[in-house]
Amino acid sequence: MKTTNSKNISAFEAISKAQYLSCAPILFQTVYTLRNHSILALLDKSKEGLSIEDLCNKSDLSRYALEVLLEMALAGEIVKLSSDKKYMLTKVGYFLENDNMTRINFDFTKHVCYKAFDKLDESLSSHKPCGLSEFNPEWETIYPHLSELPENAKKAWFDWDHLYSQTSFTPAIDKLFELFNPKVVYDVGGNTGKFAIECCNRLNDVKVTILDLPSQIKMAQKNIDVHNLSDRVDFMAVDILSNPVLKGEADIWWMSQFLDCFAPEHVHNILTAINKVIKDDAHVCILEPIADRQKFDAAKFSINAGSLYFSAIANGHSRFFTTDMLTNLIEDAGFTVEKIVDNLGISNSMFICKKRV
Ligand SMILES: C[S@@+](CC[C@H](N)C(=O)[O-])C[C@H]1O[C@@H](n2cnc3c(N)ncnc32)[C@H](O)[C@@H]1O
Repeated sequence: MKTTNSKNISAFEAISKAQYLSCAPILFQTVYTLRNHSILALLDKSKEGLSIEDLCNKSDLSRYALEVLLEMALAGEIVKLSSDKKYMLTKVGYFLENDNMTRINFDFTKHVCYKAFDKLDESLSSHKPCGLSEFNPEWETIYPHLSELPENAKKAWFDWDHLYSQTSFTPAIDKLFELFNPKVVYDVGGNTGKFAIECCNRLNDVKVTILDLPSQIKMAQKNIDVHNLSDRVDFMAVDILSNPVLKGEADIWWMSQFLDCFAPEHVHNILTAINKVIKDDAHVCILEPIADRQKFDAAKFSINAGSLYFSAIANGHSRFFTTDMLTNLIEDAGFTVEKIVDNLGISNSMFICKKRV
């Protein structure tokens, strides 16, 4: 029987992998602790490697702590040991310390997800983001409270969000210019205004309206002021789920990593509401990381993990889409997908959609 994930490995490799996974959270915390105490950084800087004595002298950790951490990191192939007993980073250790994307994913897992994922099962059974109670038991979804997250979780959340969307903004905006040369853009779920700023910087005569929850609009307004773009960027503080009255002047309705925040019935309502007011010649452009459109297995793995963040923490019912899911939702709301542009930034695809007339 062929399956979608049919790498033919031996039983020995399989049990080793299963065993590795059973201790993976402990290895994760080991790496975090080594990184947090600058041990990975010290090893990264040292050409010859460092002995346990060297590390005792240079770090704030006890010999006992260093021994247990480094022995685990050795078994986990994060560090290696030379014949003269000096520790060095492996290639995996090097990327854990130096690769920006890895660090952002790592910190998102550590500061936003780690404790909360203990409530994954409960979240999926109750259709509620039970893990969010790690931050505040009163919160129903994460979105209105992004600005209230503890500092390390807030930084990790925004770094994660921005890394994936922002790397796509420049090529996506260039594509929008090439295809449509828009004059009016609505950025639905515009967050802190990063897309609006990039859009105004790249397209001379475009005007952008950011639609988002009131708490986000406050942050966006500050950012837009700092960039002296108040004459080109407008704001609409709105809960999109409350059937707001939408204007229909946009040439482009831009939604980046926005629809993945909602359950399918809400996505349907949002797109249907837009369909009622959109101009016939305007386009809806939806930017999303789609697991089945990725070039690399590691990207697919991260996106599927990201889906479970929505389950346990964000809202309890949304996810990253597959191509079929998103296409069906778009078509059911009265649009046609004209084109899908892949490989924008790190992992995004842009679905360019037009109202079916
Ligand atoms: C994952 S972020 C994406 C932000 C940005 N578009 C990007 O690509 O980086 C989702 C955004 O949707 C906004 N949002 C979530 N629920 C919303 C709602 N009910 N009404 C309006 N905006 C909402 C959040 O405040 C947040 O700014």
